[in-house]
Amino acid sequence: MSRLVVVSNRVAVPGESRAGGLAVGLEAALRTRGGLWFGWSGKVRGDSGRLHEQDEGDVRYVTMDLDQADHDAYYNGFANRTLWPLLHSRLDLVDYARETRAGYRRVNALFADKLAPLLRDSDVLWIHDYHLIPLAALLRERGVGCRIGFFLHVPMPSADLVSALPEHGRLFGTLYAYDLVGFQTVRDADRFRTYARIFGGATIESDGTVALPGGGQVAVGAFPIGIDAARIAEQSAAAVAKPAVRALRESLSGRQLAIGVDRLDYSKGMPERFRAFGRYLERHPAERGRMTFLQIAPVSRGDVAEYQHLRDQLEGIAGHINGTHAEPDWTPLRYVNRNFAHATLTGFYRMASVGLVTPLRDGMNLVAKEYVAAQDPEDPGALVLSMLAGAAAELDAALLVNPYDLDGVADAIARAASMSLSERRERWESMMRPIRDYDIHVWCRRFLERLGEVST
Ligand SMILES: O=P(O)(O)OC[C@H]1O[C@H](O[C@H]2O[C@H](CO)[C@@H](O)[C@H](O)[C@H]2O)[C@H](O)[C@@H](O)[C@@H]1O
Ligand SMILES: O=c1ccn([C@@H]2O[C@H](COP(=O)(O)OP(=O)(O)O)[C@@H](O)[C@H]2O)c(=O)[nH]1
Repeated sequence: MSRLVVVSNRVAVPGESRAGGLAVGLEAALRTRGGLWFGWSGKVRGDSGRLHEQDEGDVRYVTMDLDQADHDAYYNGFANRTLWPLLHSRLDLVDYARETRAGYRRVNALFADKLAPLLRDSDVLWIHDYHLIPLAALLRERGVGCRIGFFLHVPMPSADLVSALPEHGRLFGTLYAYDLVGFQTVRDADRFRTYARIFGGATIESDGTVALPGGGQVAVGAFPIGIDAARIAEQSAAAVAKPAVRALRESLSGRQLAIGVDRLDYSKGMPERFRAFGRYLERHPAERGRMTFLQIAPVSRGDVAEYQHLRDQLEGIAGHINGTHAEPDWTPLRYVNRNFAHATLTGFYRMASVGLVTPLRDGMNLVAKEYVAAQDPEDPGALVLSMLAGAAAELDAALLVNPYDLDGVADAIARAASMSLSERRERWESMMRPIRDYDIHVWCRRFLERLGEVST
């Protein structure tokens, strides 16, 4: 079997447990298959390009430091202030500067310079996400000849939206350097084909391959990322004994728990969710005092202005909801800006009779799948899920909501809280089918099999 080389900005180096679905997913995939994982060290220090190596089991981690200027331009700048809002359909938040774009290109070139000498022609190279779109083209320029696949973890928006990015073709056109480009959903893959047709002059073959006017071709497919469902079920059953999980249960004094778990990111729709919870308390006064909503929201991309603004905003809304609705012995909304270990989270999920996953736009959203997989099969909770999350394509047995419709979300919370056991079981079984059948290992295998099949 060829060696697998995975490249992503975020690397889950042993001992690091920062929130984020990409790292959680790739960690599970690499643990099984082994290989090399290359990416940013997570450290901003010294000169860019200093490498660190570490082995754990069959995985070799090679990570690279970035200096402050590169980190600001590449990660805080073009990746997270230009591409992230663009790809999440937030044109109002896109901040475009030629300088950060040049920094993004410079860091991608540095990734290519450092990675190319580590590669063999027999390797299979799998590059991840919007931070590294031009990397294959840059590696090809450096003579790398192995198969290269790309997976976009975030949504692929419409061609019209992408075209708002100045010189979008110079960036998105580098996707044609890959042998296979994968997306979270069929609709994302279709939007990429449409983009390639309109702006790349491509034709689309019957199997969905993008055929370029110059004769090249790119295989395109939907590969919805999954979770390690079996492990999460095991962890959640065992987690009841964890002190943090027991403490949470005791603190509820018999009340129902609703849970939200999200990086502190505007794509996750937390202001709307908090307001919808407030609306639930207003529209369903008989329910007051019966449910506590716990929102876990570890700080993410904290150097970026829009994220700082969101934090201020959420503190205001949370204070308002509690100020309006709390009783001396009941705080309706608990808002916690801490990162929790994955295993502890599974215990929290299992305790919650309602899971609230209401992003305004999300590539997949692994929390939705984790919440379902962590439930007690005999007495599962109910999931309220945004129809604008990639996960909704598979989890259509959740209570699907439009996150902008606050009354709709409020009523869905009430419905989830009082759902009969038989309906909860039925919905849970339906949601577990794709979660079990397309788990993280299947995701990895399907992508790599397809990459192995494409003619290069
Ligand atoms: O690395 P960070 O800047 O701390 O951000 C964390 C990750 O956020 C995004 O995750 C996406 O990937 C998930 C798994 O496929 C998916 O479920 C979710 O919908 C996406 O938002 C980002 O795309 C990753 O690159 C980040 O590492
Ligand atoms: O305190 C936390 C909060 C979140 N997560 C994990 O971070 C991931 C978030 O992935 P998701 O796809 O939902 O969204 P992303 O953050 O990647 O946009 C999930 O595996 C969560 O279990 C975690 O380990 N600790």
